[in-house]
Amino acid sequence: MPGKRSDVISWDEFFMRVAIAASLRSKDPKTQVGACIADTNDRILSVGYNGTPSGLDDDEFPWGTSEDPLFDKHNYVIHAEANAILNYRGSLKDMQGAKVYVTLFPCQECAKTLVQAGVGEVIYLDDKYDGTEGNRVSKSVFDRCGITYRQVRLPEDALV
Ligand SMILES: O=c1ccn([C@H]2C[C@H](O)[C@@H](COP(=O)(O)O)O2)c(=O)[nH]1
Ligand SMILES: [Zn+2]
Repeated sequence: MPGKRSDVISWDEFFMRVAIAASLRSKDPKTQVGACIADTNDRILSVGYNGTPSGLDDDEFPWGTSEDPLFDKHNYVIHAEANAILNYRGSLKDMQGAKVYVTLFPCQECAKTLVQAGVGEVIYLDDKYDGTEGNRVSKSVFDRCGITYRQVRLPEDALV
């Protein structure tokens, strides 16, 4: 009888690959973000990516930044983490203590939202805004609320 495969990918790698796959759906030309929420039993609850609200035609969308707030993407885009929470069709009770895999460290608004949804841990890939004011606030929110966060590194072939 053949033995089982032992060189399978870890849960961290699996969930982060799912988050990366979600990010590939993003139409943002500069920063594509994916999120995957897994419960304490390592079951995927939801995924999301940064995109426009339903009903807003993303072909007509101003995907850049502008002095005019009406033409700045930041004022319209729903963040990957928020979409992952909003996409979930079950009870928020299931999210208590869940792990959130994100391809980019969460912004301060997402940090607060994730805390309020009850997640227990944030695992991130990239932290390109490390040290900025918003990023420091995000980390302060997690620290003060007892949410742990750690960076995961994937093999080169998992990255796009
Ligand atoms: O927590 C976050 C932070 C950012 N995003 C999205 C929102 C935007 O579409 C991009 C950021 O664009 P920049 O041009 O790099 O400022 O990332 C997110 O989904 N989640
Ligand atoms: Zn955000």
